[in-house]
Amino acid sequence: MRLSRYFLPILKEAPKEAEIVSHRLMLRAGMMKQQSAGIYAWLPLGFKVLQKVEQIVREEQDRSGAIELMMPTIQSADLWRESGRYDAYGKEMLRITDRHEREMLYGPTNEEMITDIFRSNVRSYRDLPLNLYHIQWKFRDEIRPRFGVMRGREFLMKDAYSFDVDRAGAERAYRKMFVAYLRTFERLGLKAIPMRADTGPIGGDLSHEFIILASTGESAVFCDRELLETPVPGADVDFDGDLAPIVESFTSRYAATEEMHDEAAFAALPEDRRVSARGIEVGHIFYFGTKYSEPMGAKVTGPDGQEKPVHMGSYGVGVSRLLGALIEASHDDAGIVWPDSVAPFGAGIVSLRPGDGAVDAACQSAYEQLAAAGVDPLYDDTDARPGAKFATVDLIGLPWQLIVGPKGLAEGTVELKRRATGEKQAVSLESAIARIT
Ligand SMILES: Nc1ncnc2c1ncn2[C@@H]1O[C@H](COS(=O)(=O)NC(=O)[C@@H](N)CS)[C@@H](O)[C@H]1O
Repeated sequence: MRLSRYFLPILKEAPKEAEIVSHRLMLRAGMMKQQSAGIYAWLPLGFKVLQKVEQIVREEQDRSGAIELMMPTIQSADLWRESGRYDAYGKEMLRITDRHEREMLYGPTNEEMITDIFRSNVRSYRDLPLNLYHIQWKFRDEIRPRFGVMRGREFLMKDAYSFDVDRAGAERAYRKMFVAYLRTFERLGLKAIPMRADTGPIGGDLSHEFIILASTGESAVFCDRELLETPVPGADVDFDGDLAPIVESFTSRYAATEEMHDEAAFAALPEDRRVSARGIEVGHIFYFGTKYSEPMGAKVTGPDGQEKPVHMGSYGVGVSRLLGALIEASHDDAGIVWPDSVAPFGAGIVSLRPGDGAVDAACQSAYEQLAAAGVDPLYDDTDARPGAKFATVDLIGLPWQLIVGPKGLAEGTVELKRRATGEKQAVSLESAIARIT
C-alpha cells in the first residue's frame, strides 16, 4: 500500500481521556476513533490488525475441532426468559423494543441462543461431542467503559460452546479449549497464564481465566514463576488424545486471580517463585453442566435410551481487547512494537527523497519484490520530512523498516531497521529484501 493513497489519520497528541499507553497509542496511530463511550470505529490500520488477531483465534479453534458459525447480535428476550437470565443480567444488558413492541436485546453473550440452535437440531448422543463457535460483536453496557478497547461497550469476542453427553465428556471439551487457548496466545506473542477463576453471571463450577501480565492490567494476579516457562503444545498436538497431562502441567502450579487467591498456598512457594502482578484477562473458559440445557430442554437420548440434558461449557476470547493487551505487552517510547504474526503491514518502506529518480526506482523495486513475497509493505511515498516519517513508522509498529536515501544508494546501500530491537544495518537492497522475506 502507498501511504499517499491510504487513510492513516495519525494524531500528534493522544486525547487527554486516554489514560493507559495502549489506548493512547491506538488513537495516535490512527487505528480507531471513539464514536461514543466504549464504542469505536475501527479505522483501516486497526481493522487490519483486528482481522489478523481474529484469524489466529479462528485457526486454533478449528485445529481443536470446533466448528465456526455466526449468530446474530440482536436476540429475543424470550430466550433469556427461558434461562432466567433476562432479569438477572441487570443494567449491562442493552434492551431494545422493535416496531412491533417485541422485547429484544443486543447480545452480551450467546449461551441461550446456541442452546436453542442445539435443541432444534440434535437429539442423539451419537451427534456428540460438538463444539460450535463464532466471532461476533457483543454489547455490554459497562457502567464505566475505560482504557479504550480494554473495557469497551461494543466489543469483538470469540465465543465457543461445547455439548457433551456427560461431565466427563464436557471436561474433555474443556481441556481441548484450554490447549487451544495456550496455542492461540502464544502465536500472538503473548504469555497468557491460566488461572482458576470465579464464574460470575455465566455460571458453573469450573472456570479458568487466561491472564497476560501487564502493569496496567485491571486484575491483581498471583502465580508460580515456573508457569512462565511451562512449554505450550506444538501445532501437532493430538486433540483426540489425552490432554490431561498438558492441562495438569499448568493447573498443578499455583495461579489465581485476586478473587480466588489463597495467601497461605502462595506463601508456601519459595520466595523466588512467587509472582504477584497486574494482569489483563484475554480469555475465560467455563464448564457449567446443565445450567442452560436443563431449563431450555436441550437433551439427547443416551446409549441406554434415556433422554438427558447435555453438559455444556462456554469459552470466550476478547478479540478486540487483545489489540490493547498486545500493545500493553509490546511497546516502547516511540510507539507500538507489533509481533510479526499480527503486524498490519510486514514492512515499512521509507523514501527519504521522493522525486529523486534513483530513490523512487529503488523504493518501487523494493515495494514490488516485498509485495510479491507476500510481505504486504506500506510505502511512505509522501513528501513529509524524514523525521516525521521515522516517527510515523516507529509509532505504527511495523516489524521492519527499509529506509532509502540518495546518499546510501550512492554507496549501493539502503538502511534496514528491526523495530523490536532498534538494530540498524546498511545493506544492499537485495540483502535487505532477503532478510525481510
Ligand atoms: N467490556 C469488554 N470489553 C472488551 N472485552 C471484553 C469485555 N468484557 C469481556 N471481554 C472479553 O471477553 C472475554 C469473554 O468474556 S466473558 O464474559 O468472560 N465470557 C463470556 O462471555 C462467555 N460467554 C464465554 S463464551 C473476556 O475474557 C474478555 O477478554
